[in-house]
Amino acid sequence: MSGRPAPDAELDEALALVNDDHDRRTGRRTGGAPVGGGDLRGASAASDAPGHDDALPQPPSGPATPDTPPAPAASGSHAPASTSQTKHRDTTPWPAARTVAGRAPGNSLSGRSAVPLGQALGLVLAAPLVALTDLPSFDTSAMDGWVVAGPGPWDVRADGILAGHGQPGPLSDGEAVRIATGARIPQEATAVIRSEHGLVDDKGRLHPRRDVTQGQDIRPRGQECRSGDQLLPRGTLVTPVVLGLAAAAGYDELAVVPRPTAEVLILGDELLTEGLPHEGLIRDALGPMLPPWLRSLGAEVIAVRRLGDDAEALHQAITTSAADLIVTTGGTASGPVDHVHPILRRIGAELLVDGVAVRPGHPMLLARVRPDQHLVGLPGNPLAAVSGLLTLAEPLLRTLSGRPAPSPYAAVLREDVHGHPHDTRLVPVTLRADHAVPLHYNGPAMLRGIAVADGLAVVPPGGGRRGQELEVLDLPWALPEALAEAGVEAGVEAATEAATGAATEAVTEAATGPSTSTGTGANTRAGTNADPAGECFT
Ligand SMILES: Nc1nc2c(c(=O)[nH]1)N[C@H]1C(S)=C(S)[C@@H](COP(=O)(O)OP(=O)(O)OC[C@H]3O[C@@H](n4cnc5c(N)ncnc54)[C@H](O)[C@@H]3O)O[C@H]1N2
Ligand code: MOO
Repeated sequence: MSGRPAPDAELDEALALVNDDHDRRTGRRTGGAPVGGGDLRGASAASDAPGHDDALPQPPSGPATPDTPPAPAASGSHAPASTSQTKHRDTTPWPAARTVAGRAPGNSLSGRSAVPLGQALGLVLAAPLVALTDLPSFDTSAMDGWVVAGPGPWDVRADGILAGHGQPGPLSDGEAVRIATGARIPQEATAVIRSEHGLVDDKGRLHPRRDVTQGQDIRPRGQECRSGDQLLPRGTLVTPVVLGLAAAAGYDELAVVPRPTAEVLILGDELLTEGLPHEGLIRDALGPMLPPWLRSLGAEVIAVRRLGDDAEALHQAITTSAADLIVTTGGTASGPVDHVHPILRRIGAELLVDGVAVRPGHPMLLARVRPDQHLVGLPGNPLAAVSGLLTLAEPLLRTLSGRPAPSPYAAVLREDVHGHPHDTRLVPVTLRADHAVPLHYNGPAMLRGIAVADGLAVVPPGGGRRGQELEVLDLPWALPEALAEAGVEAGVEAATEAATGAATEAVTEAATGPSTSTGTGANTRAGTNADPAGECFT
């Protein structure tokens, strides 16, 4: 696991760059006083000393790539401690960022709209589901056979009773009549004899083949519920089963929390929507990825706009948007055409989260544009954007759509995973027999690892050890209906099938490498990345 000098110097250098930018943006400088308070801050001050985290798992050796922090020019070239400390004061710890995002919209269960059953799938009940009828709504036969009155043998009547008909005439003691499952039970009936448990003799008399008990195979009216009983509480996710239950209980429409609306603003002059990258232009990876992902998080995507690096267009788009959530991509840092912060300042938006202590994706932000409108600024690097989506957009949309928080789940690491000294890392993992196997190609600009991942492991500052349990964030398509709900087209479904079937092993193998203990062989041979494990964070 070791083999490379402690990366503190490199990280400090990278963090110093971040701090300089952040300070310019916010106009803030602390002048070098240690920043006390939270755990991370305390830890970061201590961990800035070179060599402090010798005990941490280290990235494997390998030449730096654009995704690795730059090597320092000399050991004395560290940024002053003050800037490093400022950085840790300004960013929000990852768990806190999720909490802030989840609380930002307030209580959304108060909003409701009535939608036809067919449109309610995936939404959340805004009111309890109360039975509008008894279930069953009449005494009904549970089996095909005969319905009888009194003790046998019985005289079998010539007629029969089918499901879907009105109340049949009453039976007299000693009478039997053929009955179908779901048909109404006549008055005075005492039991149903299943076809296979009765024998009709040549005189037309029915004899039971086994003991008959009073009321057998009759479902009494109200057995499941009485009209007015609460079947499901407010806040229940409408699954296909809930649709079935609601229909059975008499509903044509359901009161649901309306789907929050989202608008996606793709920033960047360098982005192409088709063809091969050329002359410094690259394909937009987020335009195709975000809308279905947002849908699977419960949003209705009302627009996707490509704005280039045009500040005025961004201003116009934000100030005229009717969406509950605006999602921007790129432009969160402080480059010459990174317009998100300046525009938010200009319109007086309230920055709720301005940078998160998470890798990748630390420049992500959350702003309140209006009391009922929020903006999530996703960094442009694609995996960093995923990190922002799961850290900020997911909890916000969960609250807006009234969905319950998923129960957190943990998996045991099958091998060590590198950590950042101060920040949480989100690392794509695949799950193998309840073990989380970290995937390679997890650099901030890479989607190759997460494309075959089952989830993102939440790696605490300092890293994770083999055998350690880590929280794993689910990817929404772990649930097939979430994909359907997201309006996935046939081609994508086919691709998903391919990735979940036998082919997955091969694909996943390509991302984990043949030997996950060292993980260097496959990638190096493939010549795809100078940093063999893609284990990099900037
Ligand atoms: N001086 C600093 N520079 C950077 C910092 C920093 O803290 N200080 N942070 C780096 C990190 S980390 C990230 S992440 C990015 C965030 O930058 P932006 O949000 O401003 O994003 P851009 O600069 O617009 O793009 C970054 C990168 O991603 C590519 N990109 C953008 N949009 C897309 C898209 N839709 N599909 C595919 N790729 C996209 C873009 O071409 C850039 O290569 O900033 C670092 N810099
Ligand atoms: O968000 Mo950046 O490294 O954190 O890609």
